[in-house]
Amino acid sequence: MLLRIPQVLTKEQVSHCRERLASADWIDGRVTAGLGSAKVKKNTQLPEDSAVAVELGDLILTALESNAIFVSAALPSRVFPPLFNRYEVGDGFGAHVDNAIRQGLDAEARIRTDLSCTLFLSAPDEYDGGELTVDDTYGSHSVKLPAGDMVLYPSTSLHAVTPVTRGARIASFFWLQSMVRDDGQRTLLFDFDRSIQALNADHAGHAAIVPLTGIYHNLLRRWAEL
Ligand SMILES: O=C(O)CCC(=O)C(=O)O
Ligand SMILES: [Fe+2]
Repeated sequence: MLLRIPQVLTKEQVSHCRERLASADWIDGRVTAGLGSAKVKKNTQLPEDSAVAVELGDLILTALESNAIFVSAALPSRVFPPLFNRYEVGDGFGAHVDNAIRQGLDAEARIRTDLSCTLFLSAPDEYDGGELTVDDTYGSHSVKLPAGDMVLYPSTSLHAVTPVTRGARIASFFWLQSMVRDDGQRTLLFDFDRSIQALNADHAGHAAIVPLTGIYHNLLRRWAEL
């Protein structure tokens, strides 16, 4: 499932991130690329251990912890510390699939990448190009979102960032291991949860809500790995 999550960060939080990122030290983005994707990657990133990346990464993770759509869709088990990238004119990232396993700086911080996330920190009118394209069985989807919005897509997907032709595209990107590794099962649980929420909003106290919630949890119990 490819999911857009609006307003993960407020306008004020986006401005704060942009200010902190403007004075940070950026390095060649190939540091986090696998051998194959390094050949098609051209951008800059903050080093993983940069104080600014750690501070802003915490801000993003805190916002996500209380984001009901994110929690329901991702069912996060372990989240890789958010990274930050910048694509200037001529930069882009050709088609690739993300590495299956990500090793963080901490020896124990190793995750299986089930979901990939991009949180846009530049507004769409600040740059041309720079679309994130994600392929699935229904074709190729082009994603360019308002600053503060995030897209979530299965890490199994072939994806790319088209070359930037004007301005600069700044984003945070990261991966997570989900309690439910299978995208089909996770998508069913998300649709189920959203439907129960919608029923509850329109018909609070409806007799079907308790059994439906029970079925949701019993499916989660079947499929979750902690
Ligand atoms: O910048 C993006 O939106 C995606 C970055 C990406 O695909 C990666 O770093 O693997
Ligand atoms: Fe990627």
